[in-house]
Amino acid sequence: MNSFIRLEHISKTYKLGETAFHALRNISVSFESGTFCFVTGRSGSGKTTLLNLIGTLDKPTKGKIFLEGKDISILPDKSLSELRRRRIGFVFQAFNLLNEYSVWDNVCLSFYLDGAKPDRTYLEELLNTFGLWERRDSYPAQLSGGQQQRVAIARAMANHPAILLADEPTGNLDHRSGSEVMQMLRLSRERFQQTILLVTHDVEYIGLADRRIHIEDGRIVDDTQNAESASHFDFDSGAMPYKE
Ligand SMILES: Nc1ncnc2c1ncn2[C@@H]1O[C@H](COP(=O)(O)OP(=O)(O)OP(=O)(O)O)[C@@H](O)[C@H]1O
Repeated sequence: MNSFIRLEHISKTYKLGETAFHALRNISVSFESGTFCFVTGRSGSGKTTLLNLIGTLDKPTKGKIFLEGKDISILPDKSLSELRRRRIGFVFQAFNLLNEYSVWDNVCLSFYLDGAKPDRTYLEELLNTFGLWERRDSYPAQLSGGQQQRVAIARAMANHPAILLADEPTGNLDHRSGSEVMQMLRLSRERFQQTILLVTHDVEYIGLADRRIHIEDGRIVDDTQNAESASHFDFDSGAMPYKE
């Protein structure tokens, strides 16, 4: 099967002295392009490890990972970091914004680091979609937690990544802000068609996902497609739920 992301018999074992932690145990799973998938499971079940391996931040102990048909286990570190920068966006629980930079400059950071010209038309659409265009000259400290996380997501998407990996992006947010961020990710998937894998404990938002995989003790114990997945917004109307 020509899946967008494919894991074949992936195991990850961490060794601490004589003790081995089996974080992932023989996982095989595929994700089609454009899927919005929730990854759930108890603390310590292996969710972050799974995201880190797909994001090429770490390497499996056993097994192969294919991204866009390419076996990443045979790529040298230089190609992996290139792949990471060009094709993968990361969002974490902590927003990790640069406080001395404006919203606009935070979002443009990767262009500045590359010495490249920001794609202004796309970035304007991105910030508009996330309800941040009017706040582009604000600094992170002037924004709410939810707005800061939206900036972090916009920054992660500035390079048009094919894959967005989000590790508990609502973990630091109150209920309302968390809900907005979840719905914004769904909206973003509709507009920009990226594949999103999102680790969360907030199963109340499961209706926004196309699929959910549930991990227990390093194994996928449930894999459910959500045929009814839908936004809470009418995308066709062009409504911008995040305009403030
Ligand atoms: N660098 C490491 N060294 C040793 N053990 C590790 C390391 N990273 C993770 N582990 C262990 O691997 C297992 C899975 O960890 P992981 O962070 O993937 O879980 P998680 O499901 O994301 O947990 P949480 O919901 O608490 O973030 C845990 O037992 C953890 O202690």
